[in-house]
Amino acid sequence: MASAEHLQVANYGIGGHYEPHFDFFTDNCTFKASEGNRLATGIFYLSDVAEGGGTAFPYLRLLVKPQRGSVLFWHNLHRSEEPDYRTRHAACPVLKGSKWIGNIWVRVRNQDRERPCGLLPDHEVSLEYKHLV
Ligand SMILES: O=C(O)CCC(=O)C(=O)O
Ligand SMILES: [Fe+2]
Repeated sequence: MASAEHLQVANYGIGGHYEPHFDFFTDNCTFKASEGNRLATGIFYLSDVAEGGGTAFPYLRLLVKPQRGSVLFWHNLHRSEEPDYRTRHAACPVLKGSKWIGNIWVRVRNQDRERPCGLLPDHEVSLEYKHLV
């Protein structure tokens, strides 16, 4: 895929977790203009997890349980390329077993045909979540 970061494989043992965060960069200096910000995230669940280890989206009240062979995909940015603050997420602690994932982050550049930019501002809908952190 043009303009995606390399697949990153991660393993969480018992208690392994990832604190709530956004995948997009909030400072323009942390990414190259030629690549753009992190448009989308794909998490490939490479294992089942006996207990715990879900991916939680607190603002969306959503908990996705790892299921081997499934992929979770979402857009981190609005069509205007403004951050979508509703995408804050975390990896819940693994309580039993082990969790394997593969992550890809798709960058904005070269995705124009997959997800055309918007002509109008569309980010107001997520602004109320920006200051909740
Ligand atoms: O392990 C998960 O469920 C989430 C991982 C994650 O959010 C990340 O690597 O950015
Ligand atoms: Fe993340």
